[in-house]
Amino acid sequence: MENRHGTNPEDCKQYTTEKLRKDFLIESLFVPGEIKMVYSHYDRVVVGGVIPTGNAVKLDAGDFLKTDYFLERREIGIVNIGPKGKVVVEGETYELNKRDCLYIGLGKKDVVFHSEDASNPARFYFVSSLAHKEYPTKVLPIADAEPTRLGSDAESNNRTIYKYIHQDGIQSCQLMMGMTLLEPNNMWNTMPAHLHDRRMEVYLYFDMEVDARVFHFMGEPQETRHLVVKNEQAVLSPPWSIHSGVGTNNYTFIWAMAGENYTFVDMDVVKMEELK
Ligand SMILES: O=C(O)C(=O)C[C@H](O)C(=O)CO
Ligand SMILES: [Zn+2]
Repeated sequence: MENRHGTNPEDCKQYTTEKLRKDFLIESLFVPGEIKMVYSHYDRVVVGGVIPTGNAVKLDAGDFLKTDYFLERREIGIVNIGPKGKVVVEGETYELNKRDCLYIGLGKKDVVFHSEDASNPARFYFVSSLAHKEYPTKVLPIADAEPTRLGSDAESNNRTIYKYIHQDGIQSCQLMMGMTLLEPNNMWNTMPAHLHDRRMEVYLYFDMEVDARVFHFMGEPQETRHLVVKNEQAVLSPPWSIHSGVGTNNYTFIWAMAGENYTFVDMDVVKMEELK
């Protein structure tokens, strides 16, 4: 488990590209046969990736959390971004095709990731936040998720948002999670930009070609910076930061939030004249 502390927005104004990337970009989450995790001190979110090859892989943070098991004080949202796999939760099997989501609530002791075909393994992405009560473990296949279409040709941001874990979907304590797909020839996400100082957010960009890049915009609205992001890299977005991006091609991203409230639409839109 890698440990990432929080950053003061005043200090961030002085950051070099290297320091910005070190604090906010997660470059490598998907390693065959391993479970990789980053512990963020923003709302104590854990961001992870698993590729089970050959042997199944257990959800385990060693002694980092100082709890007896990973979900003792936590809940988790898992999305498979690769070929078919399954997650076994205390003996119960949940099959996940590409883009299906599984929520597991507080207190589940034994969580194990498997690929259906180890030579063409599943790629599980997950985000976990603190929990105070148990909500039921639930799968939401992408086919059953409600699509919301947003954007326009003129703004190059025609996109579909699928919300998995939220107020009117899979219930959780504080975790919200969903996925946004951009149509071909559409490159912009989340512009006009917004803030929600009440919640942190994590973005995982994926389904990108090797040479494709997303320029992810971050920072306070009057002090914007950018991160150049590759396929299957994640960005930690602090509560004080905008989170928006433009790609060299279209792309898909998974967003997840944790923090003060439980309302997807709680966003403070930044006026264009305020962006610098
Ligand atoms: O395409 C979008 O717009 C988004 O996906 C926005 C994110 O979901 C978000 O920032 C929610 O707070
Ligand atoms: Zn947001």
